[in-house]
Amino acid sequence: MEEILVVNGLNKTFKLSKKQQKIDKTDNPVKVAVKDLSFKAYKGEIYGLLGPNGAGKTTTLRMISTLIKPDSGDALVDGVSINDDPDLVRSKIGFLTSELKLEDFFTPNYLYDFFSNLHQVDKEVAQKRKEEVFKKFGIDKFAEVKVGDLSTGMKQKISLVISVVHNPNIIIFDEPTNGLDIITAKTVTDFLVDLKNEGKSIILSTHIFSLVEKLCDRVGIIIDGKMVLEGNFSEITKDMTIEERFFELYDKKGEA
Ligand SMILES: Nc1ncnc2c1ncn2[C@@H]1O[C@H](COP(=O)(O)OP(=O)(O)OP(=O)(O)O)[C@@H](O)[C@H]1O
Repeated sequence: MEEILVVNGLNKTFKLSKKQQKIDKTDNPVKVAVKDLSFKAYKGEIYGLLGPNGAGKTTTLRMISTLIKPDSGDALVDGVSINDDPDLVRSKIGFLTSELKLEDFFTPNYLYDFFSNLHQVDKEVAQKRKEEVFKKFGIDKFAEVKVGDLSTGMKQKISLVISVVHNPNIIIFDEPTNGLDIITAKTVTDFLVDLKNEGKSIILSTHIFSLVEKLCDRVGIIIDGKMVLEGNFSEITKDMTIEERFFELYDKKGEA
């Protein structure tokens, strides 16, 4: 199996403002979000980063995507270090979160072209891809309608196709179905499976057990910024469900 992502001892601590300390009900001026985190994901697989709210999933994915810098540690994305060549890493990955907001004023057509341009995709290639994916997702009928006038489902479809305008080999999804209705959530999971079938590698963060069960080949369980268990889904769930395994680990943390 070929490694597509190798995460090696990532650390990230945030300084908390007085206001944040009050919200978090803590006197501690720093928050360790990710602690010495390592894992590997392989080509053509869906890797699930499973953990509760605040576990450090988003921080981890943002470091891998080069949106924020780690305090220490490194990750190799398709062999390229996030520290040494963040630009090249960015060209290799697509990033999608359910929080991605499209500007209401623009049309799908404009947005697709804008992001293709940003990623320096050849114009003819971009046009051909746009026609294909717009047709596939039924965006073609709304290509010239302002995003603000479209349904939530259609907006999500547009976000999905835009996240992969540059045809990346590795796609990172941060809680992709959070806050979505069941129909739109299915559009997202179908999209994930489609990408996998095309041979793409996917890293997915979630706190939803059924999503991991349905989609993931490998799983990393992350609690309080630390990787507490990692492996093939079938190995991890040999004698219990993923939910049972998670709570077994979570309850142990309480005893520690
Ligand atoms: N910019 C920041 N400044 C201060 N604290 C932060 C910042 N970003 C994240 N944190 C804190 O770091 C911890 C990990 O957050 P993170 O968003 O990575 O967790 P998560 O597993 O993605 O959870 P969620 O699903 O709630 O986003 C949390 O306690 C969070 O409050």
